[in-house]
Amino acid sequence: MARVGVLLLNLGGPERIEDVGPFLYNLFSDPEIIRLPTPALQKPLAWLISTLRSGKSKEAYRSIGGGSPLRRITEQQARELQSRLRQEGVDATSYVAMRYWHPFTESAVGDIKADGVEEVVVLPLYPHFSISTSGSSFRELQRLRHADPAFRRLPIRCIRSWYDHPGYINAMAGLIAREIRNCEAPASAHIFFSAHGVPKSYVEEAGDPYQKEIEACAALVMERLAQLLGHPNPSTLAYQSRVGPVEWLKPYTEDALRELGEQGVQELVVVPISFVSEHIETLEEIDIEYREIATEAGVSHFRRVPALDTDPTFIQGLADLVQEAMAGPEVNLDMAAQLPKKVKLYPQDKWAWGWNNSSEVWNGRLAMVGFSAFLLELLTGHGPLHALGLL
Ligand SMILES: C=CC1=C(C)c2cc3[nH]c(cc4nc(cc5[nH]c(cc1n2)c(C)c5CCC(=O)O)C(CCC(=O)O)=C4C)c(C)c3C=C
Ligand SMILES: [Fe+2]
Ligand SMILES: [Fe+2]
Repeated sequence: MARVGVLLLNLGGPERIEDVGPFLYNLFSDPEIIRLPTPALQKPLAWLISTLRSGKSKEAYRSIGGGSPLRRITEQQARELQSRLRQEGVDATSYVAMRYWHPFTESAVGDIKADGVEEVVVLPLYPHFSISTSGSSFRELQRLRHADPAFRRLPIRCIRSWYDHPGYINAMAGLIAREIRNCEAPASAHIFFSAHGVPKSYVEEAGDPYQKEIEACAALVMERLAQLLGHPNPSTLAYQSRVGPVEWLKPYTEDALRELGEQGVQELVVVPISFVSEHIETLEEIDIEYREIATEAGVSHFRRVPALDTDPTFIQGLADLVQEAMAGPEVNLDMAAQLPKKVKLYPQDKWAWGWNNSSEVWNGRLAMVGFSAFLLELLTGHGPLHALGLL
């Protein structure tokens, strides 16, 4: 039997307050997260934005105990998945590859090679594909594979996304049902799916399937939930965690919460739909910031469904996904990262940044103006980015 390495992809999070600045720098250095027409500006801009944002981020991480629990939870998920697969007779070892913090993707690949793994199954811990998450991690793995003949020789099967997998849908519906049953008026409790947002241009210009997958997933969860509860519930889907001045997917969670409050909704059950582990966006943003907004808007019972973490139905679902991928055809990284539209993924490859041939020059000039404005704002502490809440 082949020795299988299950490579779990996630974003990573700062474990201590001093990690916040370097973690943000890694994140904003990724062209999949901030798309610039001029590659030379990526690192200086990443430095600037991470420097300017780190105060706000540190405050958020302090409020949840001084660091992100993401590594601890992801490693627990990895252990439980490994033992589930071994119980099912698969000679599996799981590895965690974070994109912006420890344990980095490169070190996970190093471990896979050192352990003599014979085939790899890549499983992103993001149920929905986005250019900014799974896409970015697949790209990172592509780079490592190109640079490393030993890694390139290993057969690889990638799971692109799994937003509609029955194990995942059942686990989500089960957790929501438990919360609904604890409500004062279970049949009228309003289910509020809060998905992590992405800039609108990712979906509309670059062809990111993220929004479609989120919408389909919420519909499947609602269907399963109605079966479990025996009644349908009203529901809303909105997008959280917007960063920066550009337009993101709408409705924004904060606006949707205010609207529901105005409509007189009393009991709200918030479901963090794009996350499978507790982290800053659930523990700080939903539990503290959005709770406050909803309460001010008149919602009297604000409940939040816990993230899946090591929920047994969920772990079994992950094990099924791995087994199904092993039984299926080889899916390489190029196939996994492919977008439905034929677009150049990187803005540096002149992705959708303009309308005519001279746009590249103008984009470069605009970027320089923006960069100078950043510098000025850094020196003075005032400017549009502070006003927009980016910094
Ligand atoms: C489905 C999940 C996620 C998507 C989509 C996503 C896109 C995205 N994120 C940023 C900016 C930031 N993300 C940050 C942290 C963070 N984001 C996710 C998930 C998704 N991001 C996770 C799991 C984490 C780590 C959380 C932790 O516990 O540490 C941060 C840092 C935190 C903060 O300062 O708010 C930033 C910044 C962008 C710009 C983006 C899409 C382009
Ligand atoms: Fe956030
Ligand atoms: Fe994020």
